[in-house]
Amino acid sequence: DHQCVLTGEWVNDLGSNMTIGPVNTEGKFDGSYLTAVKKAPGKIHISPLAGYQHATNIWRQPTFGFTVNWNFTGASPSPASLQYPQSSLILPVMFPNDPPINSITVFTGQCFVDDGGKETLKTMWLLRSAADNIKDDWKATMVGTNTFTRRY
Ligand SMILES: O=C(CCCC[C@@H]1SC[C@@H]2NC(=O)N[C@@H]21)Nc1ccc([N+](=O)[O-])cc1
Repeated sequence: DHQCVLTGEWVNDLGSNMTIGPVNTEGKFDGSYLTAVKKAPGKIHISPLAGYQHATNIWRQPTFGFTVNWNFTGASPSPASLQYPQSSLILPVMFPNDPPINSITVFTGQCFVDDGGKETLKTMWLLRSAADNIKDDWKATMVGTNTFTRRY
């Protein structure tokens, strides 16, 4: 019966788009993610993702996990959090007008296939953004859910 392989185009309840490439024999895959929402101002860019799903030949409804490495602006880093001492010379050169975002999201979930063969990815995610100071660590991780369906 129909098995769920994550390869292909997906859209979630927020309108974010995800493209997943081939899944290899060990269940590993790469892909890209274009989020429809973000926390801080700045242009959104497609970001890379990498993950695993359980080998589909034994599971009809495999569990999976993947990490999205955000590579666009968001909350700009405070000078204190930057590697280099605050020097006006360096900052504009390093981050001309697009300060990097220091955050990452891990998604984990399962693919469900209904009687008609329609696939749904039920996921939960943790979004970690950089805190300037360990005392702010407690407020640096957000959690949520997303449901994905195929984007035909
Ligand atoms: O905004 C960001 C990067 C983009 C995160 C998009 C999230 S991932 C879970 C959910 N599902 C989606 O499809 N899209 C959203 N990073 C960020 C977040 C918070 C802060 N912050 O300073 O609190 C800084 C940067």
